[in-house]
Amino acid sequence: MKTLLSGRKMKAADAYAIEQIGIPSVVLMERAALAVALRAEKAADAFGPGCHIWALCGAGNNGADGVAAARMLHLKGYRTTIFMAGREEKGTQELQLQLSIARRLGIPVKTWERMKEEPGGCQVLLDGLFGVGLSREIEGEYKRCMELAGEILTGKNGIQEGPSSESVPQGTGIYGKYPTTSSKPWCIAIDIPSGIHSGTGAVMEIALQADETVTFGWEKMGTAVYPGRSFAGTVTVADIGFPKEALQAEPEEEEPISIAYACEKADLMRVPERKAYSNKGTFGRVLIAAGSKNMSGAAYLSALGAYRSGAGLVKILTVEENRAVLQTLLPEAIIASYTPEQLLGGREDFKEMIEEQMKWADVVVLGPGLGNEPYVEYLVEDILTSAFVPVIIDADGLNTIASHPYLTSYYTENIVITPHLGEMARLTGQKTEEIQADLFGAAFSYATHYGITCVLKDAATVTAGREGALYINTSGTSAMAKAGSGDVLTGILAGLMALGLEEEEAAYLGVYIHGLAGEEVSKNGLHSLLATELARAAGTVMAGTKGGNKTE
Ligand SMILES: NC(=O)C1=CN([C@@H]2O[C@H](COP(=O)(O)OP(=O)(O)OC[C@H]3O[C@@H](n4cnc5c(N)ncnc54)[C@H](O)[C@@H]3O)[C@@H](O)[C@H]2O)[C@@H](O)CC1
Ligand SMILES: [K+]
Repeated sequence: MKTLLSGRKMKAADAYAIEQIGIPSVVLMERAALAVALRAEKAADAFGPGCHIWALCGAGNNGADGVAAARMLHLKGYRTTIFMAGREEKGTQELQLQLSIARRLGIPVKTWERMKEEPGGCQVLLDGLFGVGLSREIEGEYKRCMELAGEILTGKNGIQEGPSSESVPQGTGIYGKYPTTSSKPWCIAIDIPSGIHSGTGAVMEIALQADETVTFGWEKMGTAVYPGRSFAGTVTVADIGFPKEALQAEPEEEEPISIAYACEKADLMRVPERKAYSNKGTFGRVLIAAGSKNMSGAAYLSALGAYRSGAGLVKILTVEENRAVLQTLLPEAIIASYTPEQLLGGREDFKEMIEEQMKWADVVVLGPGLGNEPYVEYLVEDILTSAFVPVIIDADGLNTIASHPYLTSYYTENIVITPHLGEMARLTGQKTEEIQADLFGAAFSYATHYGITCVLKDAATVTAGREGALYINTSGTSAMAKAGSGDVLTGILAGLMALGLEEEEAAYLGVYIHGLAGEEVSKNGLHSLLATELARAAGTVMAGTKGGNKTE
């Protein structure tokens, strides 16, 4: 698992390394600057001769990193200019030290306004305005500086006259990644794109779009969630010598959200093995309470997801009308059915039937395609009150809870909810934009308030465990923004729980597997993904797990 930190936690780790362990601040900075300079060199070499590198620096240590990197590049023979924003005399000690070294070496140091006049513009821009020290919205002079930098980066101010595309050696970009024409400068963000909040990923009024980010020690939470993630480009984590012990350091102000984790391929090993001496009961029984009249697809996709990710036996509990079609679509599933009249007519009998089903199940999915008829409230209530196994609630299950908030009183630690932003907004009464502005905060608050697991779905899904552990998903593609994708996810989570994983682990790992399955299908293009293919591909991803291909 990868560890990601909030900016405040990073500052605490920084201070711990310097003050408690005794690693001098400038030593860390030298390594940080070197990591940036190495990337800048590659970008500059891709542009070829005549490349002009600018370091745009603020008055803090992020700026000091920029100045130090500019010095290293200058010493290697690259044409380099430093542009300063903010008041140098009020800058950090490190900044003043770095600037005095740069000046003694004859590197031009100018104020940011002079960027407008610089002939030929730049081909590589190091963004060292703000790092993890950014703590409020950007305004005034800094904002004007960033507006100008933004224009330069998008080629709008017309000063880029770098080498023509003919004079740039073709194919010299690393893996062909750098632009081979000079119309726009290549922007390398130092630590984090300036203007992005390092904890939430929010844009603090304005932010600079980077092509790549070189970050130090640990990745920042703000570049793992949107919109920060889309400003960061490719993120490289440079080891600059922080000891692991530095993670013990707590931010000065108490901060509940300071660390998050992200799955990597090695985490697929967490999926339990499939034992040779087994039968369909060994791998858990999944009950899927889903579907409504003329709505059978969601139930089918969830059931398919569950089977493809390891469940031994899947039963779909749905309205009578869906029986024939589901039996045809997925003969492997058991179908149990009810009629809304039966539910409304004899509440006690219906409740007994649900209790029986809950006794049968090892894990329950509640919600896909249930619709919003009045009877759905009773179905949700009966399931929540009689299930003593994990229940994954999605879609109409969540909408029903949102319109009947008393249902939250039946939440237990076995509950996993999988809302998208709209469903989360309905559940919490917040606006979607408020949730979008801080996904970590939204998932954390809901999960810890109710003591449940919350999978908050977005392009970068955040999972919060019932005690507040946070996981950010890094797999997946835009191809997955399709109908049915969420239904498959519920099935995958259920399948993993049926294999024996606990709710929290199944949740973050399932989200990761779902994303990898999306990547697998996207190999055929981003537009054409079907949810059924996603479920199938989940099976392929599962085959790569510890037990997925074992035969003994
Ligand atoms: N030895 C160290 O301390 C190291 C620091 N490093 C760098 O230092 C950075 C952090 O440096 P700093 O803590 O000095 O902070 P920054 O350089 O990120 O920000 C500068 C200062 O701007 C001020 N500020 C915050 N929001 C503002 C706003 N909206 N408008 C105007 N001013 C604002 C704050 O007072 C802040 O200290 C890291 O991101 C990293 O790049 C790295 O060199 C690693 C080692
Ligand atoms: K920066």
